Amino acid sequence: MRYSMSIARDEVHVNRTGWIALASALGGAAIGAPVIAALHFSGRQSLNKEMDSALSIADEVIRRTNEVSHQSVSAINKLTATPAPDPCADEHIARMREVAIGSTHLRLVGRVEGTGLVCSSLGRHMPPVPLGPVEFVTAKGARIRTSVALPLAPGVRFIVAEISGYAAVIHGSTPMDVFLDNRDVSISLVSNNTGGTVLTRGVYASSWFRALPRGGAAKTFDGQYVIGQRRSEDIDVTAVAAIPVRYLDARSNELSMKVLPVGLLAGVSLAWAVSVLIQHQGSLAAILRTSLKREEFFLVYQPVIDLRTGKCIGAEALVRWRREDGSVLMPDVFIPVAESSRQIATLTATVIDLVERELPRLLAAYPDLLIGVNLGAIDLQNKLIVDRLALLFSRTAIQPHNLMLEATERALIDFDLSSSVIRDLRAMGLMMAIDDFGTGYSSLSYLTQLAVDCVKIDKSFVDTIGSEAATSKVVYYIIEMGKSLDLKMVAEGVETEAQATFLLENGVHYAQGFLYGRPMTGADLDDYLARH
Ligand SMILES: Nc1nc2c(ncn2[C@@H]2O[C@H](COP(=O)(O)O[C@H]3[C@@H](O)[C@H](n4cnc5c(=O)[nH]c(N)nc54)O[C@@H]3COP(=O)(O)O)[C@@H](O)[C@H]2O)c(=O)[nH]1
Repeated sequence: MRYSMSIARDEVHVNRTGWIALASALGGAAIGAPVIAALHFSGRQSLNKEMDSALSIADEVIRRTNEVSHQSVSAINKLTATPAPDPCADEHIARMREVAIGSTHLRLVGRVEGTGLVCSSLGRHMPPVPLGPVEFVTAKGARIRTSVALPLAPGVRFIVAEISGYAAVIHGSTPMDVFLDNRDVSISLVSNNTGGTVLTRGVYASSWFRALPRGGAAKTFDGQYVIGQRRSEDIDVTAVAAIPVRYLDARSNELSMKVLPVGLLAGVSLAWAVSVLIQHQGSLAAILRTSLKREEFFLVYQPVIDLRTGKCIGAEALVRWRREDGSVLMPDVFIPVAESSRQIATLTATVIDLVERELPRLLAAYPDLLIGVNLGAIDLQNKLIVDRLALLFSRTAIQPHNLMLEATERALIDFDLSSSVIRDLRAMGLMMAIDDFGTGYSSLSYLTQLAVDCVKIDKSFVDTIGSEAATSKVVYYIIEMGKSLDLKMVAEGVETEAQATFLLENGVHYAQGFLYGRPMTGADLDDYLARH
C-alpha cells in the first residue's frame, strides 16, 4: 500500500506541471505554425505572381518586337518585289508611301545609299539624311541602327532596319511600348549574340541575362529585382523585364492581410483540437488512476514453446483493461499513458498482484512453469520492485525460477540505476530478459555487464525471415550476438512454420507467436498446457 501511495503523490505534481507545459508548448505551436505558414504562403504567392507579371511584360515586348520585325521585312519585300531602275523616282516614292501607310508600326520607309537616307515615303532628301553607322547585323542580314535622329522629328530617336538598300523606320519606343500600370519596370532588349542591350528603358544589369533556347523563358529574383525574360523565336533578341522588390513587398503585404485571418483561424482551430487531445490524454491518465484503484485489470497469457520439443514451457503475462462498460482496452493504448503519467509502477504492482492470485493454481500442476512479466523503465529505477517480489515469494508457492522479468532496451536507458536493481533481482534467482531485442539501445557491453539471461528477438526481425528485405540480414546478426553471449533466445511474433524452422535451424530454441497460440486467459492456459 505504501508502495503505490508514495508514487501517487509524485504523479499529481508531475502531471499538472507536465500537462501545463505541454499544453502551452503545443497550443503556441498550433497557433504559430499556421500563421507562419500563412505568411510564408503569401510571400511565395506574391513572388510567383510578380515573376509571372515580369514574364508577361517580357512576352509583350517580344510580341511587339516580332511584329515590328515582320512589318519591316514585309514592307521592304514589297519594295524590292518589282525592280525600280530609279528607287527615288516619283512613282517609287508613291509606292513607298502606300507601303508605309499600310503598316501600323512603320513611320516611313526609304532608300539608303551609303549611310544616308536619299529618299523615303516623305519624298526626296537633299542632302541625304545621315543614319550613322550600323550597330549590328541580324542573322537574317538586317542592318540595325537603334538611335537615329531624323530632322523631321527633332529630339526623337528612331530604329532603322536596313535590308537590300531599303530602310524601315520605326519609333524608338515602339517595341517597349507596353502597359506597365504606372510602375517603374525596367525593360531591355538584349542581343543574344553579343549579350549587349539593343534597347533599354530604365536600368539593366548584365547579371539578369540568361542564355535561353529560342522561344525559351526564365523567371528569377536577385533580391533587388524580380526578373522575367523571353527569347524571340524569330530574331536574335531576348526581352528582359525587371520589377523592383518594393512592388513585391507591397503585393506580399496586401496578400498577407488577406491570408493572415485564415492562418489565425486555422491556428486557433488547431490549438483547440490540441487542447481537446491533451484533455483527452489527461483524462485517460485520470481514468487510469481511478481504474487502478478499482482493479479493472486482468491478465492474459501467451504460450512460449520450446522449438526442439514443441512443448509449452511457460507464457508471457500480458495485461488488459476492462472498462466499466465491458469494453477491453489493449496495452498499446494505456501503457504509454501509464508511463507518461508515471503510473506504470502502480500498474506493474497490479500485474504482480494478479500473478500472485493466479499463478499458484497453475504451478500446482506445472511447478516448473516460467511466466514472463513486463516491467517499465521506472520499475527498474526503484528498489520497491525487489521488495514486492520478495514478499510474493515469501507468501506463495511461486519460486524465483518461475518468473522471468522482461524489460525493453529503452527501459535500461538509465544504466546506473537499472543495473543495481537488476543485480538485486538476479541475486534473488529471477531471470531477466531483454524485450524487443534489436530495436533499441542495447550494446554488447550493456548485455554483458547486466548479465541478462535471455533476449526476446523482436517481431519486426522475425517478420523479415524468408523475405528479400534489406533488414532480413539483421536477424542473423542478432542471433549470432545472442549465441556469442550464451543467452537464451525467444523469438517473438512467430506466425509461420517457415519462420519456426529457420529459427530452430539457426539455434533459437524458444518462440512465441500466433502460430502457437494467441494470448489467453489463465483457465485457457491450463487447458493449453494439458495439450502441449
Ligand atoms: N509494462 C508492461 N507492458 C505490457 C504489459 N502487457 C503488455 N505490455 C506491452 O504492451 C505491448 C502490446 O502488448 P499486446 O497488445 O498484449 O501484444 C502482445 C502480443 O499479443 C503480440 N503478439 C504476440 N505474438 C504475435 C504474433 O504472432 N503476431 C502479432 N501480430 N502480434 C503478436 O505482441 C505483444 C507482445 O509483445 P512483447 O511484450 O514485446 O513480447 C507490448 O509491447 C507488451 O510488452 C504489462 O503488463 N506491463
